[in-house]
Amino acid sequence: MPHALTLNAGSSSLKFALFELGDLSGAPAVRITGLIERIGGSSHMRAQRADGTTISDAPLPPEEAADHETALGRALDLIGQERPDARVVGVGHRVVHGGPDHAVPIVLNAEALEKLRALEPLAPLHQPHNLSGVRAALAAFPEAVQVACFDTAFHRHHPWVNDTFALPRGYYDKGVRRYGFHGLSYDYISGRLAEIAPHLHAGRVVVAHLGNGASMCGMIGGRSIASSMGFSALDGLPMGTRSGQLDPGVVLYLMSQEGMGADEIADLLYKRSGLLGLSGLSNDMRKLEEAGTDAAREAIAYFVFRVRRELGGLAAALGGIDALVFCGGIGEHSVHVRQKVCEGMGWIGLELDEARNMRGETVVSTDLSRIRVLVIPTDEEIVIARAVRDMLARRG
Ligand SMILES: Nc1ncnc2c1ncn2[C@@H]1O[C@H](COP(=O)(O)OP(=O)(O)O)[C@@H](O)[C@H]1O
Ligand SMILES: CC(=O)OP(=O)(O)O
Ligand SMILES: [Mg+2]
Repeated sequence: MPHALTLNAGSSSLKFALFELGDLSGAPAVRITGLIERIGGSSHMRAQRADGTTISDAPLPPEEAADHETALGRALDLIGQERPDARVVGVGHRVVHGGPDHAVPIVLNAEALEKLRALEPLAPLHQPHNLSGVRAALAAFPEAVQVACFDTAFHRHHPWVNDTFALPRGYYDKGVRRYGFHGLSYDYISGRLAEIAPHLHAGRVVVAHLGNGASMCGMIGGRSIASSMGFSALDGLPMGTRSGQLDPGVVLYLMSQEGMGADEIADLLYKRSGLLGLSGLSNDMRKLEEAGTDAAREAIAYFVFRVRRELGGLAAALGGIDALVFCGGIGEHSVHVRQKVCEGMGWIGLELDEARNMRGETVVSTDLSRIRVLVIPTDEEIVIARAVRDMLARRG
């Protein structure tokens, strides 16, 4: 039976999923989803079947998840045991950075892989791991088609004013642009909105993807107009460990006054800032909500403040707003963050229904709210699986 494997490699995690592809004419059917966390540390593997039953939920011995390659090997063992009949004909990869050229998924070969390697410095928490996943999958499935699905692709058609920085023109030509990320998630949400609320999909929508990485995107008619992330996955909202928007003068200060080099600054901005840096406690929103210390409360308050600012900015960029969608781990699960983001937004026509918010219903705004507020669980994996199916169907 033909199957697609999807891989989404983060800095210390590997998400994987197995989909049955059938005759390539219908929707890929998910069979297994899994996550290996804390690769290189005290690793843990969780995997479940489509019906929600657990296949595995246990620590991994260090030698089985020392790096992404061994972690993938462990995931493949699990898949082989659970689905011995699965023939993997395609592997789909979330690749965070596609640069200026890629607005659609591509088939990976050695040359394409080399070009994507050049983009590693632009997304150091993701791109090197995404590409090591590709190399591991090429070795494990040499016959399968390998498809790269780019986080940047969804934004490639946003208007020039959102694509550029006010630097001398030559930098734009070199690729110093505002790319935008989380495109697989936005693509999924756009498609889901078209199914469940076509009138909203056709209108002006702000999507808040609030996970460990966080960004927001303004869409009209389901297409990206502007987003909070820019040249790298550092810009915009504060994140688990990333600073989000920062005056570039701070970077100059760190270099000239603190004597910090590029690697030290990258480490500070990517790994030691955001919720972790502000709280001094954790990058994890759930832990901060539970901790209730002053510093944890302030970290959450800053996160919420920046989401609200971005919401106002994107609404202005869209010329108004018809719907706000929350997704990502925080957006889907934090009743508190949703409530704080929406508090006192009556002036813009947004009113949250507290009981619906508490229950986490799909629509969490009141019936009288002019702006609909929705919670839609995102699914980057199905977007990748569809891309693999379409690529296979085209190749015949
Ligand atoms: N019930 C919850 N309440 C508050 N925050 C939550 C809850 N569940 C998950 N989160 C937060 O979601 C974030 C992880 O989001 P997720 O989208 O899963 O991350 P990733 O970007 O790694 O895929 C973490 O900060 C986590 O604490
Ligand atoms: C681009 C990005 O921030 O991704 P993630 O949410 O997986 O960290
Ligand atoms: Mg994420």
